[in-house]
Amino acid sequence: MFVLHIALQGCLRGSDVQYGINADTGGHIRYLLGMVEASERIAKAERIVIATRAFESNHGADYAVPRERVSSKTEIVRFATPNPDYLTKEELWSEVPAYAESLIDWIGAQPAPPDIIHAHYADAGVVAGIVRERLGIPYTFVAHSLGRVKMDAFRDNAGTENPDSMESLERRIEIEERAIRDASLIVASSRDEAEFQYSQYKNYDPGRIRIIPPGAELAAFRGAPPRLHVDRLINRFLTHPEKPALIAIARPVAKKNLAMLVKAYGESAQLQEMANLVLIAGNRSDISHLEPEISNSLNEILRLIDLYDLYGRIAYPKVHLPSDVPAIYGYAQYRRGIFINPALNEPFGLTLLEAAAVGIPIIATDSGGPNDIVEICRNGELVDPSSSDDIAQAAIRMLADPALWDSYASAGARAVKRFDWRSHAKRYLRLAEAVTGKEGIGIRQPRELLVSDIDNTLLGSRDALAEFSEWLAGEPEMAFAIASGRSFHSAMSVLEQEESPLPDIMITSVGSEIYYRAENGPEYRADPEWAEWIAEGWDRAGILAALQELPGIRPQSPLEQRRFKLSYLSPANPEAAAMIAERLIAVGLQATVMGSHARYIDILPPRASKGTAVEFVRKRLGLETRQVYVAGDSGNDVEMLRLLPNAIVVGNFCDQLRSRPELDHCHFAPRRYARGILDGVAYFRGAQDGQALSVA
Ligand SMILES: O=c1ccn([C@@H]2O[C@H](COP(=O)(O)OP(=O)(O)O[C@H]3O[C@H](CO)[C@@H](O)[C@H](O)[C@H]3O)[C@@H](O)[C@H]2O)c(=O)[nH]1
Ligand SMILES: O=P(O)(O)OC[C@H]1O[C@](O)(CO)[C@@H](O)[C@@H]1O
Repeated sequence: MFVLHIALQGCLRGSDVQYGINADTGGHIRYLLGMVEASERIAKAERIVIATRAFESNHGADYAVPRERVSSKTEIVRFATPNPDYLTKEELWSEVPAYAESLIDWIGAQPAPPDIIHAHYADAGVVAGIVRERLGIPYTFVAHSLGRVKMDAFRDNAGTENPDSMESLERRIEIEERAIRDASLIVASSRDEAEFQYSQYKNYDPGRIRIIPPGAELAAFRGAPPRLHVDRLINRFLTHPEKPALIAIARPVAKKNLAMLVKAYGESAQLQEMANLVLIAGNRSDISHLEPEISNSLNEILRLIDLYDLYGRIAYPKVHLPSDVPAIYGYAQYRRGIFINPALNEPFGLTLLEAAAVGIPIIATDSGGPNDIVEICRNGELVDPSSSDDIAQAAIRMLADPALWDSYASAGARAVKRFDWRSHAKRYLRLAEAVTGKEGIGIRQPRELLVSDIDNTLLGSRDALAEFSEWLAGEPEMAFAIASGRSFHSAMSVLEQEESPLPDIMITSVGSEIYYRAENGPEYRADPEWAEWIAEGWDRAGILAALQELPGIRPQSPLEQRRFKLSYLSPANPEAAAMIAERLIAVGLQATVMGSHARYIDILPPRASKGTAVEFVRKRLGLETRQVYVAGDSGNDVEMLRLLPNAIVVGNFCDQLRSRPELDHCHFAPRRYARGILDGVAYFRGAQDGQALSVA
């Protein structure tokens, strides 16, 4: 497979990238190079080309070189555009059409065209769109950062001036809409990005978005030791260099909100007593020669240092090499410091993975990707980036509590192994192959349908899943569906992570959403008729209001709240579901209320449940009930187990399913997890054969 990456911005080269040299040389380049390096080691990636823009500047001659060989498989090609100068991403738009023409000419001169284009950021999305229109090459899109989210972050933090003009942001959003609409598949880094950030766009289509988390360069960062020259770089600023260090590593742009961190530190004498502050904010020679956004940010930081008289307590080295970065984190780790990211919004946050890999706790903005990172890694705390006090208090708490520090540091170091470039590249290439039609998939008219819950039914035992997968591969006439309480993206992520066979049908968010896998492609399409049907009688706002004052319950995270699902937690009250149902009846509202695992509560439209969704799908597929098997383990599966005759309860069930009379017809499988599903299918098939025999 020939993969062409397009990334137009910043100072991109094959090695020694100077991150933070300007506003556009940052995470998207780290991401691209990490992904490419891992792809090189995968056989099916036969040729990799990174197409970027050639320019002349005082950043060096490398960026005007038309061809740079990176490895035997990979090269960087640079195309000039009418304006030969370095241009910021906001100035690049006018060069995009000419750039696309050069790229199309170049593709025409290749022995074979690329199989797929992977476009990084909106401007590359436009180029990929033009190429697709002219040459028919499909493209995948990774935004790295979305204009609408950036716009909202500045709107919500009125104190910080947005350096982008409204006009430029609006143009960017329009372009992103097109890139999102025409991409064969969109790659997101987190659930926040897939389910919240993209949902702000008109062309949002969850079935075309896949979460493939980026990697952390574990080998370089894991347990990185301090280095003498890095210690010197930092210590020359400090009166007490032995103190713990609060560190931030970020391009000094307004959105990264570094000034708020200086303010938090400057306002707290206690924090200054406990720790030094170390800011790694790009590289500079003369601040007055930098782009306005960067020089403004740096000047503001210098003003605050002076205002709070932080001399001797804050380090802000002028330059650092890319190879110094692991040891900078190592400096903080050695001193039991903390990594802080106070960005107004962080689309994902590679630095947070780097900090986790080195083994230091993090304090990060509660806006964007850090929500997912902290949930997965349990390596720190989220704060409101507009509150200097919130930031300072979190740091004081962590510094004062060695056990807390240890638990965050070790949890992060353990969990970050899940962020791996090799598995990112493998998953990307698998999807790219499906996009290009090399991996033909899709269901034929099935003769049977198997619907399984995910957690603790299909998943839970790797061995059982492997056995199940092998069995399913030998059942070409069986449509495979999952029915889960998880959202589409959460379900897809865990299935891909566990290497489960991909379902033909996904019934998600406890039956309130249904998706079908497209024939010959990896994307899924939501069922609009199901949405229309369950909308009847659903008063989401009314339910929210009715439950606002109810004691003993609290909402689950914002991502669990969907158009057709409201989810709560009731850790101390197993009767909460019944209490909610009573309250809703009392105020005349209709809903399906479901409790599971003695603490989760889902409230759905009256017509929605896993059971009604399975029935809807069964009828769509033209199957009879005896041709359908359903399998589950807990309270939120009862609706589908109750409604279908071939109902399987796996051996590891909970929520006292055996004592529920409506489940008397179920087969309680002897074996656990996915093996229990196999037991159940065999049982019902045997029973049907027996029946057929006795009729005969
Ligand atoms: O002075 C600096 C500043 C940054 N870095 C490195 O540059 C990268 C920055 O990446 P990230 O923290 O992810 O931020 P952005 O540069 O803003 O990257 C964009 O793209 C990333 C990849 O998609 C996303 O994770 C971000 O949220 C998005 O804003 C990291 O590896 C840093 O270590 C340096 O080496 N020196
Ligand atoms: O803040 P913005 O304008 O959304 O852009 C984020 C920037 O981060 C980057 O990843 C920097 O590398 C680029 O994608 C982009 O220049």
